[in-house]
Amino acid sequence: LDNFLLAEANENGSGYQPLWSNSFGVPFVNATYDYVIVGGGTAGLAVAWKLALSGKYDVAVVEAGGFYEQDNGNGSVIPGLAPLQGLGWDSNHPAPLLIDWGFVTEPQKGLDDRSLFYARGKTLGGCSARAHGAFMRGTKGTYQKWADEVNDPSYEFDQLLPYFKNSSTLTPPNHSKRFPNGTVVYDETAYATKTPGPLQISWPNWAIPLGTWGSSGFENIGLSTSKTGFSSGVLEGHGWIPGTINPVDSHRSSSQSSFLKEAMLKTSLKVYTRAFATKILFNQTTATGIELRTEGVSYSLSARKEVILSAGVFQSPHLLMLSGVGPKEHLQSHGIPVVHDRPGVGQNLHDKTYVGTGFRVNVETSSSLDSPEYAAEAAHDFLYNQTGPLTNGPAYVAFERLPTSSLSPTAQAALQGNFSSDWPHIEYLIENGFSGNNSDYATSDPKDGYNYGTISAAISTTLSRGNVSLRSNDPLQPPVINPNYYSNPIDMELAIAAFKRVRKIWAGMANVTIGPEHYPGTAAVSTDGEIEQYIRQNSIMIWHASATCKMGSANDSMAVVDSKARVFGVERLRVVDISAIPFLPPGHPQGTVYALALKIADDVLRDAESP
Ligand SMILES: Cc1cc2nc3c(=O)[nH]c(=O)nc-3n(C[C@H](O)[C@H](O)[C@H](O)COP(=O)(O)OP(=O)(O)OC[C@H]3O[C@@H](n4cnc5c(N)ncnc54)[C@H](O)[C@@H]3O)c2cc1C
Repeated sequence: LDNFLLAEANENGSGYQPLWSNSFGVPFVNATYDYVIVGGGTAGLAVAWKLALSGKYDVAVVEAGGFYEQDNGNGSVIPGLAPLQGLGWDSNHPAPLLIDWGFVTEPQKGLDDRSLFYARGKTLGGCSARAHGAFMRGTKGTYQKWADEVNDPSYEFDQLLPYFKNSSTLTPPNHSKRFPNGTVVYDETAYATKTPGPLQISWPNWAIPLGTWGSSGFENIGLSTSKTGFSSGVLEGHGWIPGTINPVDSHRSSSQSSFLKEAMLKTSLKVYTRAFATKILFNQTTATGIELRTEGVSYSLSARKEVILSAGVFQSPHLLMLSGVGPKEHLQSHGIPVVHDRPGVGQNLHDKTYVGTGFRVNVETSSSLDSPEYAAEAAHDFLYNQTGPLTNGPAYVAFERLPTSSLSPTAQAALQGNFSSDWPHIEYLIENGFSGNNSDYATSDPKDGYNYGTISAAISTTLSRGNVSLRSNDPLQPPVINPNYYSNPIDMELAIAAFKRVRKIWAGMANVTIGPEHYPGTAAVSTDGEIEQYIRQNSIMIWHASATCKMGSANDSMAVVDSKARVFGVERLRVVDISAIPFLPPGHPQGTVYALALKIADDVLRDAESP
């Protein structure tokens, strides 16, 4: 009967009465589709949208979580609440476990043996529903390096541009609702005018007051205003960044509220929620489907054409290894039969952290939300005018390449050998709250009546690499996550330099600060040794881990997928998410993840026509 309902709906196209329930797969029932996508996150839903929109194939997407609107109330919908959403995890402030996997890293030697909570969305939308919403692209050199590494010019910026464009719709800022000095610079030509995609990109209807002082701070270290914004392949200078915000209602635009919503309205896509994929099924080396569980009950979905893994940076490699694709000895040590020995699976984890210094400031920041009057006004502004601090997503940032003369010869050589000449070394972020050694403004703010602000620095050219491995052969056990932060000393050299620059940036913002540096304070932390110790003890997650199933050429033994994201050594299996990118691009990665998803979906469709 379900098949008749689906077939009828497809046949009658837009004429039939929409049946929302028709969009969901029936749990516990084995079924067959052309494509089975594991993970309804950032990439997974964009791939699903494109494949389903073709109208030619049965597509199912399997997501372990549900709808974040239901599972996390307003917390994931209102952009201004994103930095307050269980990111400063500790035993008193647990992660919102209906929408997050609750992962914790192994103790990190480079972080003074701390283990850090690593937020990962477990919800339709995945991390696009957890993200702070900063939207940008890497540099032209970034994509050139990608193209070179995979020996495929289609990864050059100009060739990726159509995918960048077709993923999103840009709405210009509403300057009548922002502060006069909240004016943004952007390059309209970097966005689509003819065939924009479902993801909504815009600027919040509110400019964080601290950000309006950013230009004087960044000019104090010699940076000028970005000429194009941060989506044209250039990451230089300072400016406001746009966010994944729907301009109509100022709600978060996630892959769920954009790609999935449209697919559910227009296509026969089937979504399985609360469906946890436990294994990829193989016939010899050909992927034939997946095994999954809902409420502890196992069932399976078969794929006539392909299984597409979009389970994210930790779980795509995890699922590969659980299913027998990975480093042979590691699999055997956990009693997993080897389907294909692929040493690179789970390796090459590329990430960064960030850390900053903070002041009491004479402008309102998220600290003000502790005042009931201010919070009531913020709620009113949001609900009635779609303005005010709750509309706020990302803010004011700057990118800098350090003068070569300021780096040690070893660092100069290593950076030159590993990164393009337009790759910024550092990204600075003006943060709208207290973010000491805890990235959740709500839990770390001293709540003493003052407003606090932070300026943080993240190193974009990190050389340390970590890995993800199996804890056991039980799919319910989380993977072992070891980012290995600061294992390469050059990362610390840059972090110390960046920390000193942050203090200079604040010095250029003296009009807005109250008293001396509040944390860590110059008396407590001034020598290089003290700065290093502070960085180790206070660096926090920026949540950008990548490259654990890295794309590469066939002769790269550590590569896991080819330039069409097909897993080496097996058939009918791709990995399409941030784990497939060969490295972490500079800036914030979700724009690149969406473009990759649409590009590979095109490959999938082309391959289906001429297998
Ligand atoms: C707190 C936070 C803030 C961030 N801020 C920004 C930002 O401002 N700007 C930016 O560009 N980037 C940001 N990022 C990073 C960015 O969101 C991610 O890099 C990107 O969204 C990753 O996309 P993905 O498709 O690889 O994985 P995900 O979006 O994580 O998707 C993976 C999906 O697979 C599902 N899944 C996993 N395993 C299974 C399984 N076994 N069975 C079924 N389903 C499974 C997960 O539940 C999830 O929905 C942030 C990330 C976080 C966590």
